[in-house]
Amino acid sequence: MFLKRIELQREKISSFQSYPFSIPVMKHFHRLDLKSHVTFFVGENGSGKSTLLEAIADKCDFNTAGGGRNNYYEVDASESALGDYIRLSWLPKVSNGFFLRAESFYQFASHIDAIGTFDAYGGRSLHHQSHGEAFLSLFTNRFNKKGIYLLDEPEAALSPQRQLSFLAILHDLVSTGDSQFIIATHSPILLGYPHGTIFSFDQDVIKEIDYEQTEHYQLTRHFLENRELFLREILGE
Ligand SMILES: Nc1ncnc2c1ncn2[C@@H]1O[C@H](COP(=O)(O)OP(=O)(O)OP(=O)(O)O)[C@@H](O)[C@H]1O
Repeated sequence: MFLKRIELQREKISSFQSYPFSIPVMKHFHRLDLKSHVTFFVGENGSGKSTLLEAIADKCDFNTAGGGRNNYYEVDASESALGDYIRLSWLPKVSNGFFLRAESFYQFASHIDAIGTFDAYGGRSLHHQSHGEAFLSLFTNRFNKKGIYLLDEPEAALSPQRQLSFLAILHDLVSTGDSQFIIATHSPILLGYPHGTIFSFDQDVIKEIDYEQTEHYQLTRHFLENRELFLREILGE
C-alpha cells in the first residue's frame, strides 16, 4: 500500500461558498486515512466522489482527463478544481498508475491509437473492442503490479459477469503485487469485494461503513426480494 492519507489544506481556502468547497463533504473535510489496498468511495450522485478522485489523480500527476503520467491529451473541463488544495502522504511514494474515467475513455482510446501504443493494451485498438472488452484489456494489460489505480465507476461498461472478472484481476494485483486501488462506484457487486474499506460520502462527513450498510446492497437486495411490490409502488400500478 502506498497512499496513506489525503488532507485538505483548509488554510489555503478563503471561502467554502463555491465549487468544489461548497460540496457538503468538502466543507467538513480535514483528512482521510486509507487503511487497505482497496478503498471504495460510495454516495449519492453529486456527493463529491469524482471531485476527490480527480484531485488525487492530479496530485499523482496523472492526466485528469484519464490515463497515466505519460498520457497527454485534452478533454474539455478536465482540470481538477481541488488538486491544488489537497496534500497526499505516501509510504513509499509510487509514480506508476492510472486514472480511469468511464466518461472520457473514448478520447483516451483515440489518444492510444494516435501514439500507436495499443500493443500495451492487448494488441488491438481499444476502438476495435467493445466498451467492456476495452476496459478489461486495460485492466489486464496496462495495470501491473506496483501502482496506484484510481477508477471512477469502472462498472460503467462491464456486465455483471465481467465485474466479477474485474474483481479477480483486482485481487490478483493487490495480493501478489502490492497495488493500491481507490474506486468510486455504484456497483453492489464491486463493493462486495471482501478486503476493501468503504467510505460513504452521503453525510456531511466522509464515514467508513460496512458493505451491508450501503444503500447499494440494501436497495438491490430489497428490490430483488420484493420486485413486484417495488414496481407496483414505483409505477403506480
Ligand atoms: N466543474 C464543476 N463546476 C461546478 N460544479 C461542479 C463541477 N463538477 C462537479 N460539480 C458539482 O459538484 C458536485 C459533486 O460532483 P461529483 O462529480 O464529484 O459527484 P459524484 O459523487 O462523483 O457523482 P456521480 O455519482 O454522479 O458521479 C455536484 O453537485 C456537481 O454538480
